[in-house]
Amino acid sequence: MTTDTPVQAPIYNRVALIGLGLIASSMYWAIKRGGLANEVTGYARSTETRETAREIGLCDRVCDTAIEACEDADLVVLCVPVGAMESVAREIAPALKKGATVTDVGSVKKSVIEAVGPHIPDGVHFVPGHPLAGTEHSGPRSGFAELFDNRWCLLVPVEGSDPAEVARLRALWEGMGSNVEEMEADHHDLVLAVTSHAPHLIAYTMVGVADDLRRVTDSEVIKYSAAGFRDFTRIAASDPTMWRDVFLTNKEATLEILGRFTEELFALQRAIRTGDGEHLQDYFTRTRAIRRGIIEAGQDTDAPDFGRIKKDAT
Ligand SMILES: NC(=O)c1ccc[n+]([C@@H]2O[C@H](COP(=O)([O-])OP(=O)(O)OC[C@H]3O[C@@H](n4cnc5c(N)ncnc54)[C@H](O)[C@@H]3O)[C@@H](O)[C@H]2O)c1
Ligand SMILES: O=C(O)C(=O)C[C@]1(C(=O)O)C=C[C@@H](O)C=C1
Repeated sequence: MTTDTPVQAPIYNRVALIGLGLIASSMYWAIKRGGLANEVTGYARSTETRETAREIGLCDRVCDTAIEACEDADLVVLCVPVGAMESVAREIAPALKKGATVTDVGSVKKSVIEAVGPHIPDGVHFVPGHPLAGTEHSGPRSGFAELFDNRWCLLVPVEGSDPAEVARLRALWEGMGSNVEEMEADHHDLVLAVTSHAPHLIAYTMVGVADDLRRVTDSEVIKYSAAGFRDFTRIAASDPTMWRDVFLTNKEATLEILGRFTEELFALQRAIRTGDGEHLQDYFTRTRAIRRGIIEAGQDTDAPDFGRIKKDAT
C-alpha cells in the first residue's frame, strides 16, 4: 500500500483515539488517507497535547475528557504507554456503547490483556493489537500517514473475541497499509522480547557505556560516531516512559532473552581473549546469513543493501 492508495468505504463510523502520540497521530493520518472512518475523535491527558492536536488539525474533534471522546465510538484505540492502559480502560468503561470494539497498540500483550480485560463491559468487544512500526520520536507532531505501510500489525484476539470484529479490525489495519497476522499473547511477548525489547535495552546500554567512558569525550563520541553506534543512539533516544513500561511489563520474556544474550556475549568475550578466530568467524558468518535472509524475504526494503543482496542472491 502506498500514499496513492484509493480511498475506500469507511470501515467504522466513529473511531476514538486515546493518547495522542506517535502511534495515534499516525493512525489518524492513515485513517484519513484511506477514508477508513467517518469521524475520528481524540483525547490526551495533558492540555498542552490537546492544544497542539487542535492546532495541527489532528483528529476531527479533540475532546477534553476520555469519556467524551469515547461516546458513540464504534472503535476505541488505547494509544497510551502500557503502564497507563489499566487506568484509561477503567476511566472509559462507562462510556463504551454496546457492540463497540476496544483495541490497543501496546508493545506488550499479556499484561495489557490482564490490565484492560476486566474493565471491558458485557456486550463490548476486546481485540488487542500491536503495530510493529515506530520511530524514536513521540508526541502528537511526530506521526505520519505512511508509518504502517508494509509493516506487520499483530492482532491478539482474546477468549471470546468475535471473529467478525477481529476481521473488521484487520480490515482497518490493512487499510492503513499493514500486513496483519494473529498471534497468541505469550508468544507475541517472547517474539518481541527477541526482536524489539532486548535490542532496545542493548542500545540503551551501549549509549550509556559511551557516556560513562570519560576517556572519550562527548565531542569525540559525536564527531567520530560510526554508523553502528549512530544506529544505537537513534534507538536509545526512544521515549523513556514507553520503554520503562515495556520492561516492567514484559519482565519474564525479556529476562529470558537477556540471560541468553549474556551467555553468548561471554562466549564471544572468551573467544576474543583466547584468540579463537574460528569461533568469531563462524559466529559472524551465521549472523550475516540472518541479515541476508531478512532482505531476501523483502522484510527490509529500506536497507541500503536491499538491491545488491537481492541481485547477488539470484
Ligand atoms: N513508539 C513506537 O515505536 C511504538 C510502536 C508500536 C507500539 N507502540 C506502543 O504504542 C503506545 C503509544 O506509544 P507512542 O509511541 O505513541 O507514545 P507517545 O509518547 O508518542 O504518546 C503517548 C500518549 O499517551 C498519553 N498518555 C500517557 N499517559 C497517559 C494517561 N495516563 N492517560 C491518558 N493519556 C496518557 C501521552 O500524553 C501521549 O499523548 C505504547 O503503548 C507503545 O508501547 C509504540
Ligand atoms: O523503529 C523504531 O524506532 C522502533 O523501535 C519500532 C519498534 C521496534 O522495535 O521495531 C519499537 C517498538 C514497538 O513496539 C514496535 C516497533
